[in-house]
Amino acid sequence: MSKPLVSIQNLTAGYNGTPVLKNVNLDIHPKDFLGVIGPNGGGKTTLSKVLLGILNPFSGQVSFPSGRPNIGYLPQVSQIDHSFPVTVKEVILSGMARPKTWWKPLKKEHKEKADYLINKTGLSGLGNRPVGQLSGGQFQRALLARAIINEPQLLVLDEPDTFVDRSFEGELYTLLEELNKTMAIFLISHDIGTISSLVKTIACVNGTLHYHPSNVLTADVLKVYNCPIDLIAHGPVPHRVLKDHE
Ligand SMILES: Nc1ncnc2c1ncn2[C@@H]1O[C@H](COP(=O)(O)OP(=O)(O)OP(=O)(O)O)[C@@H](O)[C@H]1O
Repeated sequence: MSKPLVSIQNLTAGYNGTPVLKNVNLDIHPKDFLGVIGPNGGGKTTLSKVLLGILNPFSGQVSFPSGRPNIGYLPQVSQIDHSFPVTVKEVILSGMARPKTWWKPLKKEHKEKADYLINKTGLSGLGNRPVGQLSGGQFQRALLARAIINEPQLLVLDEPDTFVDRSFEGELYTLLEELNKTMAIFLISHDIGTISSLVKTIACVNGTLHYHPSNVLTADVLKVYNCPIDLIAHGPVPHRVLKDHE
């Protein structure tokens, strides 16, 4: 097996001296597609912050056995004020910025790539619109384009489907499957239907982490993992999407 992109060992992390996550172990390999589920407040976003280096652990280790990877990040859109005066295209192009290269002028190919991603994320015609004038779903798509423009080795997505409507949902999932051919994906989602149809493996996060090496879960396994989530998918017609019992 290839060396992991990220290896987390015996991690304890939290805020103001109070742990949210305890004794977490997780390896993420190239081209993994990990679905991250768990109850509200279980620590999913906290784990993503540790991965991204935004939050320092209290103890334990986060290492990068193949060298520090380029990581693309789509944060939870509901937590971002997007009233700042920049356009969709500028936001997407800001994903090109890296510490050593931010001062270099953008090349034509970068602008072409931004245009390509504007189309790919269903934002055609909105490239020059200030992001303050976008809907939540449109802003989320612009941030997704920003997260992938630099072709990261690991893409971290925090509930990318919160604002996504039915018409873009299928395109989003097709895009993620396409991206997964070249990058690992860490996908936090409450949409259990998304998880079961897209991901390869699952992490249940509820104070600690239980790794599940497939995309099929049962209610009994969730109990063992202490991961109280609803296996019924929400939508126009509620339906059971994961196995009930073997
Ligand atoms: N900046 C912070 N300062 C203090 N406590 C925080 C901070 N951010 C999160 N927390 C707390 O840490 C716990 C875990 O939060 P986190 O956002 O990681 O959960 P989550 O699993 O992503 O939840 P959700 O499904 O609701 O998004 C919660 O109790 C939350 O209130």
